[in-house]
Amino acid sequence: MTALLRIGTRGSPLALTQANIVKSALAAAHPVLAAPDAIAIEVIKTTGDLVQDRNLAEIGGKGLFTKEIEDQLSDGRIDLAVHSMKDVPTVLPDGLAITTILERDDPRDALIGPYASLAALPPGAIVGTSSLRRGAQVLHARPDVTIVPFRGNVETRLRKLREGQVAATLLAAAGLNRLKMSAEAAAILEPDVMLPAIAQGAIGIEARIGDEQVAAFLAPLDHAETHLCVRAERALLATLDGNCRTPIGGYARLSHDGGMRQLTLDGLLISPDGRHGFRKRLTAPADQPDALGKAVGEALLAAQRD
Ligand SMILES: NCc1[nH]cc(CCC(=O)O)c1CC(=O)O
Repeated sequence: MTALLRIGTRGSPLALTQANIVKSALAAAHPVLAAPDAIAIEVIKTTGDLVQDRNLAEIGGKGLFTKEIEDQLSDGRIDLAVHSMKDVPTVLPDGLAITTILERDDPRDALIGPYASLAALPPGAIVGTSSLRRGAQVLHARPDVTIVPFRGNVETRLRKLREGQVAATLLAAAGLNRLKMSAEAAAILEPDVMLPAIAQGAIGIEARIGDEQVAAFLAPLDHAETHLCVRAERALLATLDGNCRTPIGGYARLSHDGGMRQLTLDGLLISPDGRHGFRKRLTAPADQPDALGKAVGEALLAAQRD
């Protein structure tokens, strides 16, 4: 039979795991999708997958991991796309939207290697990361270390670490958890030392605006609390995008203050050498994620100008 739903995804082990998480959730929510072959997973190569050798800084290369997938979604060759939300640009192609965000896994970064903290790294240690955000925050804590570019999927990076090319590296805890590799983490770094990337740990689903059948299938998968947090973080990113070329971090969480639900958003702008960092934390009612993200972004831009 032909599939009722076609899911588009990148082909990395992490991307495939995430697509299968969405497939299982859909099958659990809708008996019609539980039949074998009701859901097809289509692997799509993106520019980010093809260009493995160059250093793709986190702040550059917008849409590197999403464009080819979005083209197939717009064309109707797939019905939905599963993304790591931290790889999704703030501006989407006309006609497409992030309709659904799953419950967030651990948003923090993990330190990988034999050292259980940044403080425990040997003097002058070589740390591998191609993320300007991670590199800058490592240098902020440990100005003596050397940051070297480090790419490839999770398995490749772990192999390079075992071969001794670097003393340590950093990976998203969520990715390690999904790959059942959390035992590789020597430490999970708290947001006060390593503010996560915008939307780290959240899986998002992109669909065609107006595709009501797909929307109905996806509705039960949305996690409202995660969606609010990611929305605040992405509003922060949208405010800073284009206004600065500096590494960015952002992390929102929900809390209850009496009967009131509050969103607290931490934002970070930091120079790649780690020497000039600005942090801002603001709290707002939970129904104002966009205004909160914009306010934190504007406060960071003002601090950077002064
Ligand atoms: N840039 C690649 C990428 N995109 C999302 C994740 C982790 C999973 C997540 O954030 O949900 C990773 C790997 C990593 O940074 O370690």
